[in-house]
Amino acid sequence: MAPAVEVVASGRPDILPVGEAEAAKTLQSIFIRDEDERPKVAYNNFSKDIPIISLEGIEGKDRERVKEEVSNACKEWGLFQVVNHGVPKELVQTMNQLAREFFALPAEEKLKYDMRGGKRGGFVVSSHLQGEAVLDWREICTYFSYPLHQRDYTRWPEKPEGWRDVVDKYSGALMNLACKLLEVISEALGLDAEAVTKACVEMDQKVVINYYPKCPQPDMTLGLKRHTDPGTITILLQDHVGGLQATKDDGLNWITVEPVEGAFVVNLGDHMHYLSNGKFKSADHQAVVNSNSTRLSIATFQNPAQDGIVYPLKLEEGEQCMMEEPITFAQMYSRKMGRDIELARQKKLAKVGVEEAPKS
Ligand SMILES: O=C(O)CCC(=O)C(=O)O
Ligand SMILES: [Fe+2]
Repeated sequence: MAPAVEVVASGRPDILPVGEAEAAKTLQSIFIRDEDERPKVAYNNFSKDIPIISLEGIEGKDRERVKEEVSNACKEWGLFQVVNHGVPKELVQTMNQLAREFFALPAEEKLKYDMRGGKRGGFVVSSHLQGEAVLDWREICTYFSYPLHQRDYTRWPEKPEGWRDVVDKYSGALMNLACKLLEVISEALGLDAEAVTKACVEMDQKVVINYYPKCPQPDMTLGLKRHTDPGTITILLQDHVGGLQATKDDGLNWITVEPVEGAFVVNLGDHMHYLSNGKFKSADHQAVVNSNSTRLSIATFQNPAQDGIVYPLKLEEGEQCMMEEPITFAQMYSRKMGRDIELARQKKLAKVGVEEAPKS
């Protein structure tokens, strides 16, 4: 089974869909973040800190170079960009184009694929974690694309025309790219090329298209709140607008990842962090929004099977293990969600406490 969907639709009648809320001049309070969570850096203040790695020659003479660059980026950020990755430009362009057309469809059409109630794939407005007080400023469309035998095409939107076929091709191309990257990442850890893919048992893939409408007060909210991805790696296609931000010092400093034409952003998730015994980081990131343009990003999550074992793949002599015992990915995931829900609950409680406290 694929991992449970980490978001559930709010289903609250008092919350406007983001698309409609966009027209308002001020934000509904449900989108307003606490001050410590709000964006600290502008969506278009681009940084060049994230390495851009060319995959040209990865199967031959350049393998050592790629390995070295990937290794450095994984240690420092858990994040890098790749160019010359072999995914056809036309496929990427069509994917972007049709994704935009999907989000421009009338709400009734998109809601034919409403994901509420735990459905495996489809459309969600203002997704949020169970129990969470504040919503993300985004709409999403999710495809559970691998393993193939679990694909359910009834959850794949039919419109716009040709969309299903393009998502099918895109997910296949990204699966190939992911495997190529996981081989290099394995070697960068001093392991056999297949070690990480083997640890995933049967590779699971989920394609999530994030659509961030223009926002009337972008400084007070987030498109997607700060998080690390749970899985092995995520391959992100972002448009030219900008909004992906990362921190490598636990939120002290943030940078906005520069959109690079034709590139994919690759970020490591928690699974990879554990497999490497903490040598490689899982990227700490968030998405910010803006009042000038809508933004589209397509995140392809490569995850292990639910029963895949999460445990460091190699320990050097005398090296301390970061985990007490091996657990399955399903366990890792539910512990993570449990922690997030508990944090959200505490935050909500603290907020209510402050609001209800008598004024002195
Ligand atoms: O939209 C972005 O740039 C980030 C998306 C992301 O982090 C996610 O979908 O997990
Ligand atoms: Fe993410």
